[in-house]
Amino acid sequence: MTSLTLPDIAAQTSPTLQPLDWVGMRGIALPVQLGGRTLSAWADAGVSLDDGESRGIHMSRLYLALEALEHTELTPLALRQLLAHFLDTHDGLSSSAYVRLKFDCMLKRPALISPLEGWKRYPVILDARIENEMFHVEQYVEIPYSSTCPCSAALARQLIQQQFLNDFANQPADIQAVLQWLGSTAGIVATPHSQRSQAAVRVRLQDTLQTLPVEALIDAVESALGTAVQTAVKRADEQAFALANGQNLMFCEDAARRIHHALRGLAWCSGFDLRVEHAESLHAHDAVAESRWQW
Ligand SMILES: Nc1nc2c(ncn2[C@@H]2O[C@H](COP(=O)(O)OP(=O)(O)OP(=O)(O)O)[C@@H](O)[C@H]2O)c(=O)[nH]1
Repeated sequence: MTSLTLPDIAAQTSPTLQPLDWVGMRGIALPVQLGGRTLSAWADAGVSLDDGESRGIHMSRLYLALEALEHTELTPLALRQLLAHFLDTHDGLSSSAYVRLKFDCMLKRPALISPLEGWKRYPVILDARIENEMFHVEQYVEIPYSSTCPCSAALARQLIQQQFLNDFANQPADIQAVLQWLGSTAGIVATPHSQRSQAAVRVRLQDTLQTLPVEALIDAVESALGTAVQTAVKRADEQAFALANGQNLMFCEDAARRIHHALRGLAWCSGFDLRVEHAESLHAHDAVAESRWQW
């Protein structure tokens, strides 16, 4: 067999002297390790092409470097080492390196009262980059929750008061009669509207962090809101959920402020960009609020 030299187009000189900001691959299937579990991730990997004379980068070198994440726990340090490897294998071509990992974090969550539990799925995106020799890592999570409109609750209470006046106008309001009335449909003649809502939170992590605080971020947001959506639910859990909603009436502005204050209290968070969306049942459109800090 004749031995052939394979043409290497990437090594050719580019006909136009034009550096590029990002060159790489999107949507690479990659198993990653987080919290001792293997997760199915999608990776985007790229570098800058600073040398405008070079035709292309070396895609295979980025692809093969990603293999390191298959067997190592996903940490800020592991991401930093991966990006350093991207740059080492593109010496003279690139000064910036990027990786984005998308995966779902599955957490088993207990019921509010009964001894039951079930899984919740939280979409996560990790963005890490080395630019100007500085390493940055950001963690994005989507968190569903329930929100009950405080205005609607006040309007419903007013209607309940009016109904009470109508029903008890001609009789003394003895405690047994009132108790019975409260347990009837007349006692809740109007109900406030509530909706499934979503918080999308992107935090910049301190780059010295030893572990990725995915669960810690989710816990902080859910605890600030007080109305996380549930998994396995018996009637006792549903009643506790109704109480939690009644005690945490929220406009989208309230939800955004609650999360803002919770994130400000996280020592490992050096900046954030958050967005809440209430998929209104009053309207066919959503109510949305955003807040940022050091972003
Ligand atoms: N740069 C670049 N490569 C591409 C693109 N699409 C496909 N490839 C292919 O990606 C493959 C891997 O590129 P390299 O990493 O440079 O491969 P290689 O030259 O065999 O590897 P090295 O010896 O490490 O440079 C090549 O066969 C390219 O043709 C593209 O849009 N840009």
